[in-house]
Amino acid sequence: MVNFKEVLLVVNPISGGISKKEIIEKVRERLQKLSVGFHLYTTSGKEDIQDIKNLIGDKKIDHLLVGGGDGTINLVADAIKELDVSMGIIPAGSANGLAVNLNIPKQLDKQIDIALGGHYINMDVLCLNEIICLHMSDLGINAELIRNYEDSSIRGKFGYLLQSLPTLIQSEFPFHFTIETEDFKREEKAVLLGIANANKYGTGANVNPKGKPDDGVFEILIFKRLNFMEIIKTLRNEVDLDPSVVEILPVKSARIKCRKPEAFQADGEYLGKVTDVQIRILPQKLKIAVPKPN
Ligand SMILES: Nc1ncnc2c1ncn2[C@@H]1O[C@H](COP(=O)(O)OP(=O)(O)OP(=O)(O)O)[C@@H](O)[C@H]1O
Repeated sequence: MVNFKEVLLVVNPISGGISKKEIIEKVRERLQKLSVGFHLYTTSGKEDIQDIKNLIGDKKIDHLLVGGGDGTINLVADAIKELDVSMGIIPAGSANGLAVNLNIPKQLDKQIDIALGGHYINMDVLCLNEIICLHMSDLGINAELIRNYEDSSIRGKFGYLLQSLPTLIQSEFPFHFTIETEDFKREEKAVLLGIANANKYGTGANVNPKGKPDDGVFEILIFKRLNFMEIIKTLRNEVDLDPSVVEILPVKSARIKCRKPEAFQADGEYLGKVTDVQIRILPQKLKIAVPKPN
């Protein structure tokens, strides 16, 4: 038994460079079997948030499914963050960082089981200068890497790797910034300043092992230097990172001011260079389907 009546499937036709036909047909079939209404919205890249909100109202949608990458998921999250509707994800992007964090499996049938399965968490939503972030944002070297990757013609993990060396050579790290929260003000320098709602990057690196996406708190990660052994530890999901390499500060709101403009990314999307990031959290605003707990 499912506890919703009208489902809207939002698909991004260009994400991940793959056809969404199989996703659409399988979801349609499954909902028909469950006697649940099926509605489809294909993103255009323009006015999608407003169009989705209008459809939710017009068709009385009570659950959404997203077939796309992190950018498409964030767009839907933005549309529903103040509404009493839930969502499930069918990862279909070039980057699927949220799916990695929520342990969504690779097989489409299992993804649909989970997206319609009735097990949820109420995720916190981060707003960074009013831009939605669900898993991981940062300033500094990783954002520079993403910018160079977006500009390059070689895609996939190999393209990402290929960009690492020139980015590391050209980057002027560390950079200086201040962090101001309700409890403290600190001046710091870092090679990478992470803002984490979840544990991992889409690559699987577990940089925030103790973070929880539904606890009303996010973490600021100050990477003081690049250390090969610590990077390996994050890839192995080890929980004790060396505090002289990365310091982790759990907070509920923060403002970050950089001395010079720094590269900035949220959930894998490059957002330009910034000097000022205002971060607020919308606690437990997003009801999102996850695998059944063991
Ligand atoms: N019909 C469309 N045509 C062009 N762009 C679109 C269309 N629909 C959505 N978009 C854009 O797709 C982006 C989101 O893509 P998403 O992150 O889900 O997939 P992706 O394959 O991981 O993309 P990327 O490689 O850019 O991260 C948004 O910037 C959105 O504006």
